[in-house]
Amino acid sequence: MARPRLLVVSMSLPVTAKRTGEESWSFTMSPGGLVSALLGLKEFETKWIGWPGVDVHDAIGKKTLSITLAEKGCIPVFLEEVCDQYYNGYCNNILWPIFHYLGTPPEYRNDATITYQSQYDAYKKANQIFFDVVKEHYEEGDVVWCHDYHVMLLPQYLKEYNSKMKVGWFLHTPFPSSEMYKTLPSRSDLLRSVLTADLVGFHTYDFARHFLNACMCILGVEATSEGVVDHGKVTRVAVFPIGIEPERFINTSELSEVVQYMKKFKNDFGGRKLILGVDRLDTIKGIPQKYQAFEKFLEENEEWRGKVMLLQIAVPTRNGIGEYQKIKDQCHYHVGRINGRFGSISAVPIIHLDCSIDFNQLCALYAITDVLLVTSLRDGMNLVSSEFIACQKEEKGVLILSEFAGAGQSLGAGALLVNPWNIKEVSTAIGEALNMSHEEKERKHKINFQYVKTHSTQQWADDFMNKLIEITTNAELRAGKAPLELPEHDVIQQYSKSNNRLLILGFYGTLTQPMKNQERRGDGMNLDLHPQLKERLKELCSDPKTTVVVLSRSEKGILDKNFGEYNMWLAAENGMFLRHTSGEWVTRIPEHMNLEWIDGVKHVFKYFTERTPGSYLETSETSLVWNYEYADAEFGRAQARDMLQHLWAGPISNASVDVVRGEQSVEVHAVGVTKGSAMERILGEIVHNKSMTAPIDYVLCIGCFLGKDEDVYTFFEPELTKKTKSPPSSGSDSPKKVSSTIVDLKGENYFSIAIGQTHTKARYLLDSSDDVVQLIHKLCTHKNA
Ligand SMILES: O=P(O)(O)OC[C@H]1O[C@H](O[C@H]2O[C@H](CO)[C@@H](O)[C@H](O)[C@H]2O)[C@H](O)[C@@H](O)[C@@H]1O
Ligand SMILES: O=c1ccn([C@@H]2O[C@H](COP(=O)(O)OP(=O)(O)O)[C@@H](O)[C@H]2O)c(=O)[nH]1
Repeated sequence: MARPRLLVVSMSLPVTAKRTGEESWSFTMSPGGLVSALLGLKEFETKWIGWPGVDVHDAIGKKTLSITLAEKGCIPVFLEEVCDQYYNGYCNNILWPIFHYLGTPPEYRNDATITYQSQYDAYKKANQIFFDVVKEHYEEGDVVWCHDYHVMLLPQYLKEYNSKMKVGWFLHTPFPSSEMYKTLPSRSDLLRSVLTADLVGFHTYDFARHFLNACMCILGVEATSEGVVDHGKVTRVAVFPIGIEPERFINTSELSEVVQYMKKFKNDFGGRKLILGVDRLDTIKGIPQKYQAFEKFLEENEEWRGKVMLLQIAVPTRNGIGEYQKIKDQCHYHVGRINGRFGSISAVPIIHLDCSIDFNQLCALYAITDVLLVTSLRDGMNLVSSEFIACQKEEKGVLILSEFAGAGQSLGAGALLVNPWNIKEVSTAIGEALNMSHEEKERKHKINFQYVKTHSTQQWADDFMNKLIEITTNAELRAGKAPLELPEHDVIQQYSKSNNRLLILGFYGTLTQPMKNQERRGDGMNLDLHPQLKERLKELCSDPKTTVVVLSRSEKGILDKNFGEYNMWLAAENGMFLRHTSGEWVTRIPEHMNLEWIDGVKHVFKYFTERTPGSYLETSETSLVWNYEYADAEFGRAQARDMLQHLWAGPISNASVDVVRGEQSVEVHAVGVTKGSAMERILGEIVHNKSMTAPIDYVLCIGCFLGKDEDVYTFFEPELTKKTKSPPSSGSDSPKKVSSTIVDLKGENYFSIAIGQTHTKARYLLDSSDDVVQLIHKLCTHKNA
């Protein structure tokens, strides 16, 4: 299959431009891992859209720069006057520190001229400018891949413009815990926009989990293992750990020029062991902590003084931000102090360089390094670690890696993991690395080398793109099957023609009155049958050709109260309990289902119910629901957010449960309790009980279900269902073949209907339970027409 063209959008282009004349430009490679990684995308036809690293105000400059960049496959975005408040302000002085757990820097908290709002306005404007450029260059079928925190509003702008655009968003930094993220004033807007993308990617499971949690807590949407579900729309969230282009590093380190550099550097370093640091001079990289740990090491290991050195390449970055100037001063202070303390006339222990270095020299340094020291306080991934491993050949140096770098999860097995805040621990790790046996070094190197070689940037991009294409293609297929207006005439006609009908009806929202018609009761959900249904439902149930099942998450007592007098089947707690109204309840709870979590969850739910006026608790044997639809909406949402934190930290931390965030509810139930999964058992029971001989030749399934319960619609879907279903017989867990065909459904005698959902697996839609009332009336009236 032909690969679509890829439009990569990131704040920075891979090259930074410098004007050398009115119409001429020179370029250097932009710093940082995002650029290094994306340069490895060789297998896609790619156009890269981003800021060229320079302000250009005149038309001639813009034109000549655009032409020159076009030769490199790049399209410039001119940010002009918004650039400072956008890039230095909102992106790097607000989002960056929050995403890396540093909080917002103090000077911006009180500055009257540069406010949070002015910076957010600049952010919105800049995202709009990015959007304009994408719009201008977009061709149908292109995939737009948005990168990083600089363009979080872009997915929404793109989708609003053209909902068919294939849009992915990947975050290169950590996504922080929701406790940190929720301090951001524009937290909801950014999340909502990101959720309009088709696929959202992170480096690690932790970051993805934090994101899902933030969406649940802040937006009140449902999070599943697939992603985020909001009103039936699913945004896929997945983990794609980035890699490097290993061959580029392996091959470069074999070049004769690089081998010459290696010899030269070794000679320059006078036989001392080399500890290397390569970082942008960023507040998150923990360079001052690195120096303090090295100082401690020298302090405590006199025998190593003069025999080991630390070379730190501190690549300049974000010079327009005060915090970055401060960190530079801090580093210089430590270097001066430590060199003064432990240096000699012939050598100093630390060489700190405020510059970037040539790629060949970098590879030569990686190759001769004894210990790579990465002390990031937080880091999305940290590609330097992988680059070092790829270049190591003879020396088999040791990687000391911060546990707060994303790379810790991928390379931890072959590294010494440290907490960079613990100066003593890092100092001890330095000693361990320097004294490590050759065999141990070799063993560790082998593990990591294998990983780095097999997890390339190309693989990373392929994985992301394949997933995005798969998701968007499936969405297109589904769009062809978007739920339709109900063909009422067919529903009634097929009903009257059929001889063995099965009607599966939800309760809440399906057979109860619509919310808008109800009085706010204050004491909980109005779980009463719609008054206009009472007589007609009786009529429907008394028809021998019709079997009616009410399938609800409500508990037995509520179903008994409302439906005890009808001739029908009741499936309580999502099918965990089943009863024909003429008989007793039978439990369908699987024997080994663990329900030990119930009491702990109930305790937390009660606590919040008492403190949230208008909220109430629905308890049953296999699930608990806390509902706040009658509470103050804002407060209810905030309480739900806190409640989830309590639940995850305590009663459900190790339990096999699903947590479902409804629109105004939180439900906890045992894993796998869905209406669809219960259907097979229910069907088995009905068939057995009725001694059914003729196949079911009509199914009408109507519900106002949570996303996870929509599997009930696909259970009967004729295209998915084999003609002969073999439900288990009553009282037995093992499937038993029944001789006759149980269901005989084709497209025309199967009707699945969702109420009030826009994204659903059901075939048809109805607005509210008032429509259900009308429909049931008509079925009764025309049943023999
Ligand atoms: O463009 P700058 O403002 O100079 O910053 C450079 C890049 O820094 C960040 O890089 C991140 O991406 C790496 C690759 O995924 C990852 O390994 C690293 O941990 C991150 O810090 C930033 O996210 C990029 O947008 C910047 O271009
Ligand atoms: O003088 C240099 C030295 C290193 N790097 C590159 O900068 C990237 C740093 O990426 P990393 O993921 O470690 O951190 P980031 O800077 O993206 O936060 C690596 O690819 C390095 O090779 C660079 O651009 N200039």
